[in-house]
Amino acid sequence: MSDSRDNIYAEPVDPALFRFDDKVAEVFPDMIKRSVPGYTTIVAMTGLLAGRYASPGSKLYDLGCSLGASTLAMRQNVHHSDCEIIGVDNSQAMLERCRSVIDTDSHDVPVSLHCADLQDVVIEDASVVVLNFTLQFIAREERDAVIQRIHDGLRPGGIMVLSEKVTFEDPHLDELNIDLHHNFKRANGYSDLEIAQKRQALENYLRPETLAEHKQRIAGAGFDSCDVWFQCFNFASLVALKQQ
Ligand SMILES: C[S@@+](CC[C@H](N)C(=O)[O-])C[C@H]1O[C@@H](n2cnc3c(N)ncnc32)[C@H](O)[C@@H]1O
Ligand SMILES: O=C(O)C(=O)C[C@]1(C(=O)O)C=C[C@@H](O)C=C1
Repeated sequence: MSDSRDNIYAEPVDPALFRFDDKVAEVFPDMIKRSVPGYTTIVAMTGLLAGRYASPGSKLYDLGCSLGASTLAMRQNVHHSDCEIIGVDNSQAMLERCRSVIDTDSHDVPVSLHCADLQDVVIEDASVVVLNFTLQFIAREERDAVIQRIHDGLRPGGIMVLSEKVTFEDPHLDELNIDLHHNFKRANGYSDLEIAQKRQALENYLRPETLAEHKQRIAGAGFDSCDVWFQCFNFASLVALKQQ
């Protein structure tokens, strides 16, 4: 996997909209590790959750798979070789690199990669569906339908893992967590200019919601149980269960 350093916003740039293009794909492992507190833990625990919930002969989906970090974590932890892991991403730049990452991994479980909008992908006979930092980029009015299709495509006993940047109803807590996130980025070597320019570029693309909004949508889709299993500042991961 590429370990190029993310310098995309180091110099003044046009406040262009953030895109998962070639430039971002090139530096993505460094960018996401230095930008998302808890990312490494979330990916590793996604693998453990997948290992626990994968049922024989089922499908596991990684929606918005980028370079395949969560796909690989699942593959390393699933021990039914008749399962299939399906990675989906609508960025050609990401998916091409993801393919070469998966090709160099020698675990057994078959992986198929699809360059597609996750909203067009049929979800069926699934035991695990992962959305790690992806739903936040889908238009809000389309999120209910995405979560509903995931619920309906899961086998009873299956799980969804949903990791997101979140916002807080309480304005003081919102400000505090945004500030702490920026401190985290600064501690990881990003300058104030990089932080400000990236924030502006993400403004109308990454639209976070509160944990209450996520939980309400998940319950509304019919999931029986749901809660946060990890949170650091304004980044959280939820697990949702569909009962047997
Ligand atoms: C922050 S990255 C996800 C990181 C990845 N899940 C991981 O754990 O390393 C978000 C990804 O979602 C993809 N994406 C955004 N909207 C999408 C959509 N509608 N359909 C499929 N992929 C999408 C982007 O191309 C990008 O690669
Ligand atoms: O919120 C930010 O500042 C981020 O950089 C977060 C985030 C994300 O959550 O996906 C945004 C874009 C990149 O994919 C990496 C990280």
